[in-house]
Amino acid sequence: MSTRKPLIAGNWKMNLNHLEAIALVQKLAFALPAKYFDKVDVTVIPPFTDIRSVQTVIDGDKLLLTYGAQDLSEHDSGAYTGEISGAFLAKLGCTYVVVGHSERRTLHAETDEVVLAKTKAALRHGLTPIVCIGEGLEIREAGGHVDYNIAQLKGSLAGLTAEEIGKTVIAYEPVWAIGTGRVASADDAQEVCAAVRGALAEIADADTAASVRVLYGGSVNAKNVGDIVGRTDVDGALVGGASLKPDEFATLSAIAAGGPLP
Ligand SMILES: O=C[C@H](O)COP(=O)(O)O
Repeated sequence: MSTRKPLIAGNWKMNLNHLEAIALVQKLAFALPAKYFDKVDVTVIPPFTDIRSVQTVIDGDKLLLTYGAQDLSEHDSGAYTGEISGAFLAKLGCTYVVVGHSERRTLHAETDEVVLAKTKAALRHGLTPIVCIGEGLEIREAGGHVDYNIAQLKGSLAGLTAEEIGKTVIAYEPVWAIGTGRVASADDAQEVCAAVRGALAEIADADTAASVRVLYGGSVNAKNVGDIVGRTDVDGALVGGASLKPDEFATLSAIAAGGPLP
């Protein structure tokens, strides 16, 4: 376990309407009492249309959960039909915003340049970008995964100051482990997360590298999270499928907090 406070982020992807979102947050709050939040930060990342409802429950019940968004526009306002500004997300009280998720890189052709522009937009509005990187199976099998991830990291943070990099979270999500049930081993996660930290020291500085949280994502569940977040350079998890099950998400958050089970 690292000295950085772990972060468990539940990316709901395109699941749950706003009524289902309210129910999930209420169940999660019941399953994960306040005492855990000293040792772990837990955030939910719903679809845009759920955020106001999630905010209402969290604020109304004074929950310690935070929430965020799955994407944002690189622009602040204007003629960008269908896009969502970071200013709007900040106004809604979002803490985090995911940028460069592999599903956006693949399905929406987001390049490192786009991811960088979105990271800058998040920072402009006081949001914490969760910057995602990750290799596909062919790259992993060819042994090029570390170089690939570091190139993606450097491209996605190019030109940012050390102070700006210090305000990010990095998520390593091997594409072959996302939604497949094929989780990377704790060694695999540690190898890339450690390399990410080394690269952060190079492009920012040692103090920044030591403070930035580097998450693992890809088929994380209550059974495997302990091993993964127990590694030195893995500071939490970006969780997809298991974040839709409030009891399991509460359990894995409690495990990341160091226990006991709720
Ligand atoms: O953002 C979350 C990741 O894509 C992981 O999804 P998963 O836990 O369903 O594999």
